Amino acid sequence: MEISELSLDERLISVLKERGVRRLFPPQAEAVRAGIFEGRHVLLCTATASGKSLLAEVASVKTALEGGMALYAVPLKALAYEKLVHFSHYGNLVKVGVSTGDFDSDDRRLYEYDVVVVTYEKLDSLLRHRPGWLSSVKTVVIDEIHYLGDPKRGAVLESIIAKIKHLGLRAQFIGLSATVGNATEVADWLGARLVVSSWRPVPLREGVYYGGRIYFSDGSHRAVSASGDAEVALAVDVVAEGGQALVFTNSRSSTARLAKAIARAIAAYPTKLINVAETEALAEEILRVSSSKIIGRELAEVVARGVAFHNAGLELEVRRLVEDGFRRGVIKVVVSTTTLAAGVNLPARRVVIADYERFDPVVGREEIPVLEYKQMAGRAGRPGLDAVGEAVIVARSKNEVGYLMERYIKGQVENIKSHILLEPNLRTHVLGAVGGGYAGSIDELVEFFSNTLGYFQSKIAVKSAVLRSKIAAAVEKLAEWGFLERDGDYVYATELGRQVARLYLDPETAARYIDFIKSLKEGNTAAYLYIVLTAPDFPRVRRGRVDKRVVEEVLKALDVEEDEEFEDVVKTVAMLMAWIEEADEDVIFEKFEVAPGDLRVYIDLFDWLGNAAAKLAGIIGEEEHRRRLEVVTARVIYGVREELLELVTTLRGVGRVRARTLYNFGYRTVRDIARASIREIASLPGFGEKLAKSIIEQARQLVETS
Ligand SMILES: Nc1ncnc2c1ncn2[C@@H]1O[C@H](COP(=O)(O)OP(=O)(O)OP(=O)(O)O)[C@@H](O)[C@H]1O
Repeated sequence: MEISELSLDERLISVLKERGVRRLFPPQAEAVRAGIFEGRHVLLCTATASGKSLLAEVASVKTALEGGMALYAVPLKALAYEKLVHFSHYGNLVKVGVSTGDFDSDDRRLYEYDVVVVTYEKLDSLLRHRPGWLSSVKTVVIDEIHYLGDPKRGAVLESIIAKIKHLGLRAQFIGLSATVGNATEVADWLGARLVVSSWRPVPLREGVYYGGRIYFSDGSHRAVSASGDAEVALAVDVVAEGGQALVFTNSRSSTARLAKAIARAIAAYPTKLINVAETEALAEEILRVSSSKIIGRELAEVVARGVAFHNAGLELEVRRLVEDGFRRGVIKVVVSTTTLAAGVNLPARRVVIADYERFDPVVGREEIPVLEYKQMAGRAGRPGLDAVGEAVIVARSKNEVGYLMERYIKGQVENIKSHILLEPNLRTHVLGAVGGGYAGSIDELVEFFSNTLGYFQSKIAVKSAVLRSKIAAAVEKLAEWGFLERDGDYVYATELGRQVARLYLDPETAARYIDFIKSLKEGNTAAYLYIVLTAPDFPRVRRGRVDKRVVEEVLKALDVEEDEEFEDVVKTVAMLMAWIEEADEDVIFEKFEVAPGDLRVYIDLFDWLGNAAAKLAGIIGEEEHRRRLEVVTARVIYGVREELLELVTTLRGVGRVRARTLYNFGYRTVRDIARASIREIASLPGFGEKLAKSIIEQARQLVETS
């Protein structure tokens, strides 16, 4: 199907042509026939890089050009910003905004945008606030909708869909999914037309590697000429042929270890495989940007030889440099953890799956699901560069070859299973439904939840009765915590309950926060950190010994049992204490094994949960605790002592390091800076004339308007 045949606005067609899109890919043409441009609900279950996102973008822009609003939901904040970049191709045609944080807001200003990119949680939160502009929404795209099977986030997606159905919005759903076992069931539940296809822009060959050979599923095999460990040989072999490799492994430490081994092999290869001038320039750039010099040096060393590792410990800016370097062909091999398979769009000629098992702290060793294997394998083959993509799993013994072939290459992708009717998900979403005004009685709650996939999948004969009793139990627990009140069959949210729903808190976490705040004898920084960190959302620091001083401080303020959980939380408190006492990122990495990328996760979560705890303190009348929780939260966000808050929160271009320099040189307030000369500030370490000028201008403006 030619682009020009589509009944789309001319301006949209010319943008597509400019982007090099002339004909639709076969699955895209099928989606058009299914009515994706006529406002129909469509579930697209097609291969990686088959053009799902492009189609959903076009449908969103089309809606906008027709005067409606489109919401585009993605699973991660970082992806939301990436999406924004994609939408920038449509230039002046539409106004596109991103909304990912601050759950306690109905974001009225979003009305100004034609397309709003949101995270799942933000979208659910917006639906709880029910801003007036919701009625203008005509298209809702849910990217990576297979997250429906995720134990926690799946329930968020179900709840979003149940709310949209309940509101009776005349909005079209577009679900974009990786291949899943029960796509038909999911499409039936959504009431959507299903487009399933395994078509790929670059054909894929899948195989298992053992003893120097790749055994492909079509019965053919090929010898791998390079030597060394399996992953090293597979990577070097493809680079020597002018291709690139993406190696997936199961732990952060093995990403670095394997990257080093591959870098050594590339350097020792008889012919030159990389452009040293380019790799060294990129290595320098990485070293400059990296806030941990330890990690920066380790990465730069391999990048200089055309190899990189990529994992959640790297900060976003560094990850982007690696991804960009790989796309440009400067980096030949990236070794990544499996957790990044879904988020990173980095195609390579050969994808190597080094481990099909991983370690889970709860269940121990486990095999990765087929879905995850398929997502990694799907990255093989760069459109325009490779004639064929290859996905290779590494077998550790001869016996494994057949097993891996059956289990993964020929295996069925798992079904998506709902988790919304399980505690604590049900409690969270019952409160969300009542607090957001979607249900006011047990009957209405039953009706609301009968729109979920969980209900759709439960056994027909008993389902209503079972659902009712589960809901009643959830309501009872929420009433015990003071978030709901029951009057016969009617259910009301208390003021506190409404706030908990609006703050997007798990009710159990909120109840715990409230208990802690009420029982606080006298607040101190360690105790406030402890309270906020008890939320199960935070990863735990497990490294090192428990800091006695921190324990004393916490126990001075709170009555808590010193069990294993306590120890883990206290270690995490000690890590954040170091951060807000202005310890260097490298010190935090060495002492707690928390890398800059991990630190960012803590900071983002604290921004939400610390502020939420402060608001709860305010609602229950604990003003002093509210104020101090706010201060602690701001300190975590900026990584500073309290005395620097004025500078870091008001001046653009001033982070924790520069603020400390200014302070130590006697510029302690915005007023001090407003009085300074450009020359004085420019001469401080880490400042230049341009920055000094900007800071002084900002400071003067602030003083004038205060
Ligand atoms: N019809 C087309 N003609 C040419 N290029 C296209 C076409 N459709 C999409 N593309 C390009 O192909 C690439 C992959 O498309 P897209 O990201 O939409 O795929 P996807 O199925 O969403 O992939 P993923 O599963 O990784 O999210 C993009 O660079 C996109 O611009």
